[in-house]
Amino acid sequence: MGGESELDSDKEKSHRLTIIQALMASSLKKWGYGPQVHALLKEPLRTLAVRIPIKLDSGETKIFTGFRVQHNDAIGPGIGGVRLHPEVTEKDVQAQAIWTSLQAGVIDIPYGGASGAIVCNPMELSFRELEALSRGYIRAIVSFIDPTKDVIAPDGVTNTQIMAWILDECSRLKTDHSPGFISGNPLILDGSLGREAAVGKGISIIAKSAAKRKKLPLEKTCAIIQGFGNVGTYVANTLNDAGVTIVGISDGHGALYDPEGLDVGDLMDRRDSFGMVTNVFKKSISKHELLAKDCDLIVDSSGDQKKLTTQDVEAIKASIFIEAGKGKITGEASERLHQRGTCVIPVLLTGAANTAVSYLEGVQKNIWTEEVHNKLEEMLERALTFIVDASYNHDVNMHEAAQMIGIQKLAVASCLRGWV
Ligand SMILES: NC(=O)c1ccc[n+]([C@@H]2O[C@H](COP(=O)([O-])OP(=O)(O)OC[C@H]3O[C@@H](n4cnc5c(N)ncnc54)[C@H](O)[C@@H]3O)[C@@H](O)[C@H]2O)c1
Repeated sequence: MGGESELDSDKEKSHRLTIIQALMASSLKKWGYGPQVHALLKEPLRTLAVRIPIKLDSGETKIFTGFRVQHNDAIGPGIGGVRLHPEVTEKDVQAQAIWTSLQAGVIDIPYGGASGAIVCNPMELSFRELEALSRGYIRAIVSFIDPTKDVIAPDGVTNTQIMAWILDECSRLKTDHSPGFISGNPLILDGSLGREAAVGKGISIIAKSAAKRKKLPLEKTCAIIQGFGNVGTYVANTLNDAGVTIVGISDGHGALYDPEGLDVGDLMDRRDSFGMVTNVFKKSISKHELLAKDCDLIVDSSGDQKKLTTQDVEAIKASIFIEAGKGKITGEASERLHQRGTCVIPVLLTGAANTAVSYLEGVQKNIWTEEVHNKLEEMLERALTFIVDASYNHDVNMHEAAQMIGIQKLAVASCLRGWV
């Protein structure tokens, strides 16, 4: 029994919610806030758990669990995704809602973080069952959401079809057409252009901006892209078009490096049905070997959950490292790279591009085209400036600086409102 509770306590300590709460405590302390502000902000203001009975195709009724969490509305309504996953828990959703608050703070939008989930394996559901579940979820939480309280965005496998069902069910229940609080809609239902590529586009914008700060002309910049999936191929293509030489790429199998530059288009064409390309080449190397190669810029957009090893960190020669996926780099690794003069772009900023596009879709009056990308560029460049300034002024690394910027306005607004 003792062993089990020790395991539980270890699990508790390593849970994302506990980690985010600890990061928040440290950021608030750096801004000079006392423990009461942390006590308020470390937990969401509202957590709703719902049961959703659905008639399966077999005729059986199955009861699913759903959640919607609103972290803090001191600045404005919540905004955040709905995740469909068989193992998602209430704490996971709370952690994500707080994380989205930090993202909203980083890109400076008048929203707080929210998040939702349905505990299910969408792969095991038929199209009709998935529709029934999406509609059932929204019926269960409808009194909890509103354009002035909570904007629902897509996340993971919540594609535009699911968002359209959610929008339709909401319009029926609320008897008005108010797409502003469902984002990620199909274009014809007031959706936004630019959503699919938001993260890749965001990373490309940030990469160019960081190169400019390092006084690296794009035509003389060499980049390595870890992970050659949706995000990685988009970034490789966009940077290549802007004049950057892509000297390395990697996928789940291995990596390729050519100091003269790789042919990105050719590599994309040669990917197999699993999205893999490095297995086609005899001269492929390991992901770790690739990280040690000469280059100016590394984008880590690999789809695995692995963090950089200590050896990777020591071997990196790039002066810019962009974290595109969650948890690619530990706090210690970020600090070490920072001490060595590497500009580390944290995932809190790169992932915020999705939240930014949801916000832009929510406030738009008409369907935008490239305007979304221009606004995104403006928001991300300004956010990067804030983070770089905070890093310099407070003598902290870029991860710590992003967390400080992410929480600052929420703390100020909560104090001004007299909540603490
Ligand atoms: N923050 C956000 O909003 C957001 C949005 C989209 C994607 N992402 C993140 O970006 C990353 C990439 O997303 P995606 O949509 O391109 O995924 P994807 O599945 O399309 O591509 C992942 C790529 O990584 C490769 N890969 C897997 N293991 C690897 C390894 N050990 N080394 C190198 N490459 C490896 C795969 O072969 C594939 O090429 C993920 O970490 C994802 O979480 C974040």
